[in-house]
Amino acid sequence: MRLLKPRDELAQLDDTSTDIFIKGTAQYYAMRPHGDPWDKMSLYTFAASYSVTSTKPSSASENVKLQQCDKWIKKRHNYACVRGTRLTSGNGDDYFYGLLYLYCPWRNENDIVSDYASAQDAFIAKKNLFDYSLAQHVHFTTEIEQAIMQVRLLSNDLSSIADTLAPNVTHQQLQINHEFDTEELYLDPQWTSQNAHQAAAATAAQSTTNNADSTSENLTMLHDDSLAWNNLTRNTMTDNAFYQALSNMSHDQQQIFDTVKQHFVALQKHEVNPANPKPESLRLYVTGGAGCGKSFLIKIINEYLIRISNQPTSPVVLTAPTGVSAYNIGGSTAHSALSLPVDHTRKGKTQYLPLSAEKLSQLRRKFNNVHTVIIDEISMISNVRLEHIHIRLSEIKDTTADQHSYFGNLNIIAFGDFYQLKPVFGRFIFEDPPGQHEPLIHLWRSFFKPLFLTVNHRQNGDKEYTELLNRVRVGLPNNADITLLSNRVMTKSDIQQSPFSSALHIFPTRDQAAEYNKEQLERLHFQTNTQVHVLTAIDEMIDGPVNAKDIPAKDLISTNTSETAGLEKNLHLAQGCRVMLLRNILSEDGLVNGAQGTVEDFLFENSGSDELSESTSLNEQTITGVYVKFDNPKVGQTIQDHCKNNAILIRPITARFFAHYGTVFTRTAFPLQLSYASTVHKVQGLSLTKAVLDIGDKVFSSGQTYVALSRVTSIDGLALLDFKPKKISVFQSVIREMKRLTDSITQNSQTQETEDT
Ligand SMILES: Nc1ncnc2c1ncn2[C@@H]1O[C@H](COP(=O)(O)OP(=O)(O)OP(=O)(O)O)[C@@H](O)[C@H]1O
Repeated sequence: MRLLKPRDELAQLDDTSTDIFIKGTAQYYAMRPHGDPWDKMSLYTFAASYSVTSTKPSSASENVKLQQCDKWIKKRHNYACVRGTRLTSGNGDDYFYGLLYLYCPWRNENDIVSDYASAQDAFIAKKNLFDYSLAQHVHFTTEIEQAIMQVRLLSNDLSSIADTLAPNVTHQQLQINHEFDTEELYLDPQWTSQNAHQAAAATAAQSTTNNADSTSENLTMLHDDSLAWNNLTRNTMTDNAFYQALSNMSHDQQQIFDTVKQHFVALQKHEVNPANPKPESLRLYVTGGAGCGKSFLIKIINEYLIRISNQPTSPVVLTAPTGVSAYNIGGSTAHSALSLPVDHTRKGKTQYLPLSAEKLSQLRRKFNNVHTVIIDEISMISNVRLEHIHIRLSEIKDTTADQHSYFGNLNIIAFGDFYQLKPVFGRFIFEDPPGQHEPLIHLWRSFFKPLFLTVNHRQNGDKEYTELLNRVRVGLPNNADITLLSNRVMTKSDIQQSPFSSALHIFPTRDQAAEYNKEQLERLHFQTNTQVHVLTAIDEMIDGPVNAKDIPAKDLISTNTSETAGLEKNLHLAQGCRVMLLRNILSEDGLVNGAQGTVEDFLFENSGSDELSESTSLNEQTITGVYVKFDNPKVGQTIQDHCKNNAILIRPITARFFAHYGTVFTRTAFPLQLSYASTVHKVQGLSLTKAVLDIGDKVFSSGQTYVALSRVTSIDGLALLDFKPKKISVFQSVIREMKRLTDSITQNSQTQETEDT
């Protein structure tokens, strides 16, 4: 917008004159003198540092005259604040034009883009001309670098990202430099395994895969509904960590990354020029054996999509079937992210429940910027669950009426390995759904394109063990494999005397894990004489048939924590015992479901009417808080005030759950559980340096032995309490599905070849 000159000035102009506008800063900037520093000065610097005056300055040093005009340039005493319309990458080419206009020196506005097809092309070509004397303005450098990064992320030249992120460091140096601050997790196996161990230990005995996942609309944690959205934040990696991760991708990971990237490049081209075709939504299934870097790739893709989106919230929803696997990728469980119903039928036949109006509008707001849903550990997601995900996303994105739209038109990228665990309830995703749920189209078989990862990263230092695991995965171990594994069996007492005594113990069943946790607590008690406290939950019936009130609560409520929102009725804890957090208390501070630590102390306060437990009283006092020192010192840093020796005070929470005879209860309890042991189902997805496994008679499902064995990074980190070779097995349906997927790739490439010729 430009202002016309006043009427009397216009009247004095020649009839043919075009000099009808009042000159503004931009016009004066175009008339600045030539030479140093003016040639390389941007409009932004000019406007911030200089003013234009009609009075000739008295000092000779300030005597800088504009060209073709009787005005002088005067240096300001203080910088001026430059204001203008703020554009984002969502504004397409205007965004790049705005950056060029403000920060890249020009003489004639028509020249800003003239030689290039678009402002973005001009931006790429001119990036070295940007007025870097502006580096003192923090927002400037950040903004330009973000734009450069964005352009490069969308281009095919990943190596050029190195110049942006670390201009003085060569590619090779970056690869070997392990001293970057916060995000070592992609490079340092030691770090990764320790942290994974912390998460793994989160999975103590009492809970099933549902324990921390009980935040559906039906089974809602009353105190914090926002918890499922811990992934909707930005800045998950530092620039250096991101670049390191990109440059560390193996060839197969790179190819899959490129497939995803090409989609967004095509989309961007379409947005800049609608004549370019709009790519179809992504429906990918990324698969490969345990440890081939599926979760690693998820983190990179997630970060990439966040970086190219330029939106205030993440455009990606990261989900997984269990709390720990979700924690492992920094996401939330599929059913908490989408408010899906919990499977009370325990047969994978739950009916789909539409959302309440309030919940729907809440989820619509949260999904506003979301374009991609990533699901890890898809082998544990049932066919019915996939159908519910499709319906829920359609509901959220309001595409239900469109018969040709699936998953709300969002991109769905599934990661997993069908040779690992199957859904706890229900059938594999590739099997036909039960009759009443049968969709018109088979969601899995019709849409999902397989992409294969083949390079093992978890056991990459132990080739022999990697090959053994490859054979166990497909159910074909040889005699040498059986002998090697049999030699890892140790007695319980030998384990207690060895470095394995502190390693996570992994059992097939919850009862076994619970038993081991109990044993360890008793051991601690006898060795250190620490008192074991019983923290009893408060249960309250909030809904149900009138006559249910006469039935004692203990007859209505299951003792299985998977049916009580993961919370135990009687939690046994002692100073010094190992625990895991069961809820996301403060996600951005690392206080998340799965974080592991040690009980440092208890907080005793005067008991009131809401006392947590009569059995915790100590001189009329009750335990109202548990101080936990988390293994990761970064956990809970922002709430230091509540710390005692760096331990974080954990308070009880209240959760709602369904009980027998149609009753609904709330349970107020500490969101903690003992974590010396875990079940195999809870550790799928994790990497551990050391573990003690029971893969004996209690193994009850195909894939369990493989998942357990593939957690450790080498055979040296493996101790077995029991091993039964006959328990190494594979579902025939998985073999058939893998064949179908592999054949589909071959067929596609044959069709492609025919089309090319
Ligand atoms: N390209 C890579 N460079 C370095 N480390 C990697 C790479 N890819 C994966 N890793 C590391 O290898 C280990 C296993 O990777 P990850 O957990 O992603 O495998 P996964 O395929 O998801 O395994 P699972 O099937 O058991 O869930 C992790 O410690 C991860 O950080």
